[in-house]
Amino acid sequence: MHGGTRQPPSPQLLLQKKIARVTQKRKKSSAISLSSACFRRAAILAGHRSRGQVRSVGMAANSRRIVFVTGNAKKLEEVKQILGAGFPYEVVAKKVDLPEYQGEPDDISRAKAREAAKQIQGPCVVEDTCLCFNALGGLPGPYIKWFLEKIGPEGLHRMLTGWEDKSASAMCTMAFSPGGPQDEVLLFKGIAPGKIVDPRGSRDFGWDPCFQPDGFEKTYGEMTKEEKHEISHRGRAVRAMQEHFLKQAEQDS
Ligand SMILES: O=c1[nH]c(=O)c2ncn([C@@H]3O[C@H](COP(=O)(O)OP(=O)(O)OP(=O)(O)O)[C@@H](O)[C@H]3O)c2[nH]1
Ligand SMILES: [Mg+2]
Repeated sequence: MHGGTRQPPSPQLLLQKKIARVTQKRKKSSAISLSSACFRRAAILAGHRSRGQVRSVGMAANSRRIVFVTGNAKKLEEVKQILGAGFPYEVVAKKVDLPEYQGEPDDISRAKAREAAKQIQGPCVVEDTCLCFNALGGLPGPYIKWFLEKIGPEGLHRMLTGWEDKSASAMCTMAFSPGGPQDEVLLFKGIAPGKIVDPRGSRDFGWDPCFQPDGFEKTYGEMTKEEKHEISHRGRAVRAMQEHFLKQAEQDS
């Protein structure tokens, strides 16, 4: 705190408090009874109780699981870091090479979640990431994977040669499918505005070195993981999803 003024608690702090509350409640009650159809399925997802089974996952009896379907190890690592140790669900990864759909980001995320649920035969979460250049009407957007693969971060920066507008936004959509082909897919989105710059910093993850978020002099590639997660597209989307699951867990405990 500076100059004696009282700052409101940060969203992260409020979320941590909620996690602590829900975890505490969970300790007191060993069963969850979820009311809505969607969250009966979420119980299956979270409790891993498909087809009447209760499978031990080598954790406390009241631990719950969330299946995250992705072929990208870096995404998984970041999602786990953002959720943190206090999240009352264990995140279990299923590595599936899902189709790269075309179209609007929301439709792509829904289709991806439904396909993942079909493949793993149960509820799951998927994630789709877009990098949208404003000068190019939002492209590459959901097709960033192919652009990155073919031309790398330098090429992405060079794509905007001749355009004065270097602004861009990174967008992450987390999509939860309760499991059934007709079930509504829930979307949780996070957007980080920024600009495309000559690559700087770590080459550890995709286009991180050429994306500089607004309000910072560093690229994602130059930030620590904590700095990135605090403001990143993925940090925002995962925290929105986390809030949702925590609210459900709180209501049902
Ligand atoms: O520098 C980065 N910082 C990030 O925070 C980030 N998040 C995603 N990406 C990359 O952008 C494309 C998205 O495509 P994408 O959503 O289809 O992912 P994917 O196919 O790798 O995995 P998945 O679809 O199996 O989950 C892929 O090339 C990812 O590697 C990132 N690069
Ligand atoms: Mg993909």
